[in-house]
Amino acid sequence: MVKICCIGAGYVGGPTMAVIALKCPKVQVVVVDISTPRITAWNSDQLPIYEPGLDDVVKQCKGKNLFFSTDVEKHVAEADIVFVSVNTPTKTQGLGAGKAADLTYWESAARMIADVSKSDKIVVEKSTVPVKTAEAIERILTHNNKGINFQILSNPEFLAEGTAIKDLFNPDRVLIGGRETSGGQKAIAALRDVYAQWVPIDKIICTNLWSAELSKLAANAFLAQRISSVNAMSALCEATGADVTQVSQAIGKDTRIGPKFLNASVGFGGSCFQKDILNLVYICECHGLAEVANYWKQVIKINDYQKTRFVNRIVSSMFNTVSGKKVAILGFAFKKDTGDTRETPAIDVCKGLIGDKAKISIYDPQPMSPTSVKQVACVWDAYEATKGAHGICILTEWDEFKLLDYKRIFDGMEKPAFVFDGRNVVDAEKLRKIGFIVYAIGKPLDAWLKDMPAVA
Ligand SMILES: NC(=O)c1ccc[n+]([C@@H]2O[C@H](COP(=O)([O-])OP(=O)(O)OC[C@H]3O[C@@H](n4cnc5c(N)ncnc54)[C@H](O)[C@@H]3O)[C@@H](O)[C@H]2O)c1
Ligand SMILES: O=c1ccn([C@@H]2O[C@H](COP(=O)(O)OP(=O)(O)O[C@H]3O[C@H](CO)[C@@H](O)[C@H](O)[C@H]3O)[C@@H](O)[C@H]2O)c(=O)[nH]1
Repeated sequence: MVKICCIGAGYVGGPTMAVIALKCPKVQVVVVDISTPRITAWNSDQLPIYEPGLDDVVKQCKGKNLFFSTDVEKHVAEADIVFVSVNTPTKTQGLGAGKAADLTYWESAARMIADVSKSDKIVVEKSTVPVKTAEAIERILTHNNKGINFQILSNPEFLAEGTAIKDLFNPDRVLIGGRETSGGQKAIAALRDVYAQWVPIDKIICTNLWSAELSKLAANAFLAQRISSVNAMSALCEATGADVTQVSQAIGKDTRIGPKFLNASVGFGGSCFQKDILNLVYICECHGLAEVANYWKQVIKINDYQKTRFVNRIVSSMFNTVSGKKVAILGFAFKKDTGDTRETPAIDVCKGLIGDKAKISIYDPQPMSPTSVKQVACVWDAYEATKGAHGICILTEWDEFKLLDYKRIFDGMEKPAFVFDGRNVVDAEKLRKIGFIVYAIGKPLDAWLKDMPAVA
């Protein structure tokens, strides 16, 4: 029986391995992590991450051919294929701080693999890493040459949170990069056989290592660029009376542009886009490609501009101050159907409002950890969050926000009552009829907001 071990039981390692276990009953899959609470949670009925459909997949295979363990070394030593799916955050200190990927976790995993291995292994880069990382990993793996053959593959993950199971069941493509040697090609074939259990073969793309590594950064850069492009348009829409949803629809009908990923928003968030673009920028700079680096940097600048612009809209609409005013935040996760709040735009919006001395009351359908910030309260109900508030900010596009009783909410708020819709989820006209003053990203402006400063 082929044994797969995945180092890192996070948002990628957990769901990806659960799906491999489900689709490949003849493969034994063990997910290992240094975090005992994470592994304990995977082994309980309360999984450590919220992802639609995940519970069901895990239930079907846990204890059969899917296991979660903190015994990292044992399972790595026994595995034929080792996936490394550890976190690769942005470096916060030292060379490349604020841009380069921090490969500390990756390096320590690679050293451990080298130390405990007694048999040949395929080592798979699942984490998102800078292009050329495989070369460094190869050096680490072979530094204490014990005669073991390690083949490194790059197999970046393209799942999005909130739709991870759907994406894993039916991926647009699976990308496998390897060395162009016979050993490298054999390793590619072995991993292709795993995915081929459920992914049509024409969707499994095999490339060289560097193309696979770079394609992951490129894909995220292109996706984020679309959002910054439509968000840049949203500012112009507000200035001109155009409606960004109509503009998105109109341009998305062009098959060369396509309709997806054109939703204007308060800005993109999540653990990947900003980190991966910064990483790309750093790599470009290291190769002396300043113009290319600046081009991609602009995607992040527009994203920051969009968040600041949103906060400025709120403050300027509410008589240029939110000091002492209660502002309700509906949605804190970086997108719907996830409990993940990493790099969520809501953090920057809240910081901006707190900077102007607002009192914040947050409701998100997913449980939130309590906060120690004095001006911030996390509550369990949208009606509680909005009671006595001067304004409401909708920052995550949770479906339930469309169904709230806004008349009831309006009645419980201070007047004038404002709604700032950062996701275009509510029916602005309906809310205006109730009496709200509504600001919606990229939409024709309420009379109240006209002639007020719009820019960051
Ligand atoms: N989150 C996503 O949607 C997503 C999608 C595609 C790719 N990625 C990439 O995948 C990688 C993992 O992301 P994530 O969101 O799953 O991260 P995560 O933080 O949720 O999980 C990483 C896990 O690795 C563990 N870990 C770190 N060092 C370890 C070690 N030496 N031994 C054992 N365990 C160790 C951590 O304890 C943690 O549980 C990142 O490179 C990320 O960029 C993420
Ligand atoms: O039209 C859109 C689409 C998305 N977003 C925002 O963009 C962010 C990222 O969304 P999404 O890409 O759906 O979620 P992620 O889980 O961050 O997934 C991205 O990042 C992953 C990690 O690398 C990749 O694997 C995925 O392919 C890539 O979509 C979120 O804040 C969204 O609200 C918008 O504002 N407008």
